[in-house]
Amino acid sequence: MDLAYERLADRMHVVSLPLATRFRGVESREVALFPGAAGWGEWSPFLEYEPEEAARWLRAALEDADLERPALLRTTVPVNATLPAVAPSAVAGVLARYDGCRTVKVKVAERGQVLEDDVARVAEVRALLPDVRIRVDANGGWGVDEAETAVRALEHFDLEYVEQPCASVPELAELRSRLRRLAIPIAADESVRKASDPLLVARAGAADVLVVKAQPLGGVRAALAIVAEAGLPAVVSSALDSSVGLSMGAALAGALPSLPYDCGLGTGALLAADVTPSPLVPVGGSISADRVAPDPALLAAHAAAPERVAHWRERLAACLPHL
Ligand SMILES: O=C(O)CCC(=O)c1ccccc1C(=O)O
Ligand SMILES: [Mg+2]
Repeated sequence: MDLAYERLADRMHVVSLPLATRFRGVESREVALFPGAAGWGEWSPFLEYEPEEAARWLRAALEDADLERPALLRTTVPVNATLPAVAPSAVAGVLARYDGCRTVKVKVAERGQVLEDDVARVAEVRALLPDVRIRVDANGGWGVDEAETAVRALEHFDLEYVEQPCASVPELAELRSRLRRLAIPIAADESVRKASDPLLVARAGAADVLVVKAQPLGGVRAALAIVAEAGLPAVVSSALDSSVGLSMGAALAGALPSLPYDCGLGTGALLAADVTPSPLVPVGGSISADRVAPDPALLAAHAAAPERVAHWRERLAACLPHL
């Protein structure tokens, strides 16, 4: 892999993609794309991430651009609809963007909202789609007692699992033992992708399911190894990527020996623009696991402003020593 700064900076295309729905507090998504010997790779750590963390995302992008992907065991990947923490009146409009998804992931525990907001949002999904699977994602926003209260309030909507209800591994372990009687599984996300040891949560018996993302874990190969070693069922998810990054996630999902859950790779539907004229959005509830190449005209149309490109170049320079 060529890690010389100048050559990498010259290869890098930074685009800013508008979102159709506000998500994670932002209205657009900046991503950097690299062409390589095997295809295109996406580097899109969130803007607030420090170099050490963002460097793992860079390794994933360069590996995906420069190396052939592992063999696919499936050519399409079933995905969930992802519902941001919107008001009940906006739920139908967001869900209409996802074609044929049989699972909906509902964001809960949003800062500035209360449990009644979550209950109302989940109730609206259940009312609109009586037969879908519903999972919720709190992004670590609850304490153990709060999480137990919330899960008990949401339980009768029939939850597939609750993702990262609490921030820490000991809290997850405590909640898991309290929820065992309710038989609602716990999925770990941040406890995998932001942990110094992604296997700790599995070893601690603190989760039933692992959410794995190719970029934060340092690439498709690294993520496959983590899942193999953890010995837990895995759900591949996106970080609100462009279609190039989503296809890296689909490559991971396509190579996993077992894929018992729908994957969080339907988020292309939350973008109002993408880098390809045929975006990787769910069709009949699935996305393709093939590679995606950006369209030069769309790269140009959505090119980030010069000062933003300068920022990403500085970021690149700051991350290289951590590779
Ligand atoms: O898993 C999904 O359904 C979509 C991806 C998603 O929710 C997400 C997207 C960006 C940042 C964090 C998260 C998350 O899972 O917490
Ligand atoms: Mg999550």
